[in-house]
Amino acid sequence: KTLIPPELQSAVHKLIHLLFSYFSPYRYYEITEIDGVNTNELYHAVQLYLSSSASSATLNRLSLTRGLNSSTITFGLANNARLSDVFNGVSVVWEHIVAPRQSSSGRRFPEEKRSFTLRINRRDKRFIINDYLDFISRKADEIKRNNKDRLLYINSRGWWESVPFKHPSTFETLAMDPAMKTEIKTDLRDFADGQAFYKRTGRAWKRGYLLYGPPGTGKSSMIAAIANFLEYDIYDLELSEVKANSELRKLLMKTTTKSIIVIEDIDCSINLTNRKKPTVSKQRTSGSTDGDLDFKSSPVEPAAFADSESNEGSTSVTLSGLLNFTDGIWSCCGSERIFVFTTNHIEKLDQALLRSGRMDKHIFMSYCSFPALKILLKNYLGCDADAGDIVPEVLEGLEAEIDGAEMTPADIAEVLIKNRRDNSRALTELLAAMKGRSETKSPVNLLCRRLAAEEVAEEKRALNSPKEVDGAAIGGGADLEYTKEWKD
Ligand SMILES: Nc1ncnc2c1ncn2[C@@H]1O[C@H](COP(=O)(O)OP(=O)(O)OP(=O)(O)O)[C@@H](O)[C@H]1O
Ligand SMILES: [Mg+2]
Repeated sequence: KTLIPPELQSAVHKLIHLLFSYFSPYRYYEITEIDGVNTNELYHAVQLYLSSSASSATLNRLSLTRGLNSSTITFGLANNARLSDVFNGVSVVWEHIVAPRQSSSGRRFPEEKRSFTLRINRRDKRFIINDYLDFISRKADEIKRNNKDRLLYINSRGWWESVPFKHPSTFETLAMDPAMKTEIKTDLRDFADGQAFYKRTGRAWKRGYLLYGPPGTGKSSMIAAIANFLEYDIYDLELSEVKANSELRKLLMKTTTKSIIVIEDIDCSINLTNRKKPTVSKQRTSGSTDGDLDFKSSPVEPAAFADSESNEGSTSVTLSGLLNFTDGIWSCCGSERIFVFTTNHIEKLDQALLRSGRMDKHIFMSYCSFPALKILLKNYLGCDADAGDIVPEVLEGLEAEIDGAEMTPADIAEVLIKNRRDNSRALTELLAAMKGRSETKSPVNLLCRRLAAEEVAEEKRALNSPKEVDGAAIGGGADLEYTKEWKD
């Protein structure tokens, strides 16, 4: 029987352990999956990072995971598996430890306690630890982006919900002037590679695009093409779902970097003529200014003002809130973001939205031009006009008619899809359609077409108009005002 009391035993153990760790050439870091009650981002970053090297390593035991809706499989370290890594010439060893969790810790946690242990040579530790962990986080972000299919987020009740984004539109399939296309692509590339530039110039790393033009000219397709080109996620912001400026701000804060934030049909999503809620507007008129408001410029200000007043108590996003959304000091709490607004009626937008520096690039998506038509013919019919796939007379006919016909790429696509089994018929029908359009360009017909287009816009506005509350539509008066202005 041993005569040493248990207290002394444990003290001796501790001492030995201390001495051992003091003289040990290594330093150990433990990264647990759950830190207190929160999940530890670093654990997941390490897991992803190691999974990218683990797949190539000669480990004989790996764990495999596949995310929901994801097409990729991730390799991970199994229990007690070890992996060595080299960073800046320093070797380190990772170990994955899975231990059963004591039952007392509650049901909120996983059954197992998982952690990574990083072993670094004592003398190397201070040279690398921060850089190494930074590197791992960045690498993990990169892997996440490559692994997952990109996402399309939609806001609903103050949250973003995501679905995999699979829109096939690319700059190759987009029918538009090639020079303009190149310009936009260069602009986007410069933006994505521009970290140093934005830092040097003290600008927030974001860019605004305003796409405008008639319906069916490819504005939405362009957004998808941008997302596919830069491999960014898309946040499609439905303004009528947002109840207040503060909610808008929260939504923005929850967006990730490398993303495109889209507001479609900005002219009808919201009553943008009153820039502040009435209470604040009053303050403004009594002398307070915040620099960027040109309240007077708003053409329907008095009515909008009165309207908002009648709806006091109900909240909705104001133009000022929206401008802060894109420009505010917190709009850069995440970087590398592109804001895209679309509209069919640029002339209806408030000057404040258009002033330089706000939307960096205004892109006019117009009726189909001849160069754009050639792209459509190639995509839909497989005919390369420049390689002589099309009879010269037909091609010349198309060239002569296209500008006068004022057809949108969507109009043309429709004719081509309908006849896609028979190229020559498609071309003849297209030519006929163009001629028909040109001939019907008498003033009466033009008026009819304009009215039809306005009807579409009207429908959009109706769809987008703020929700009914207690039987009265928020901003209903403003809508009336809008209609009046529209008819003028
Ligand atoms: N420039 C284009 N290049 C290729 N396809 C186009 C183009 N414009 C329109 N289309 C086709 O027409 C359809 C409608 O286009 P899209 O939704 O992009 O138009 P839009 O400009 O966003 O219209 P709206 O103003 O009504 O939102 C798409 O399915 C697309 O395939
Ligand atoms: Mg659209």
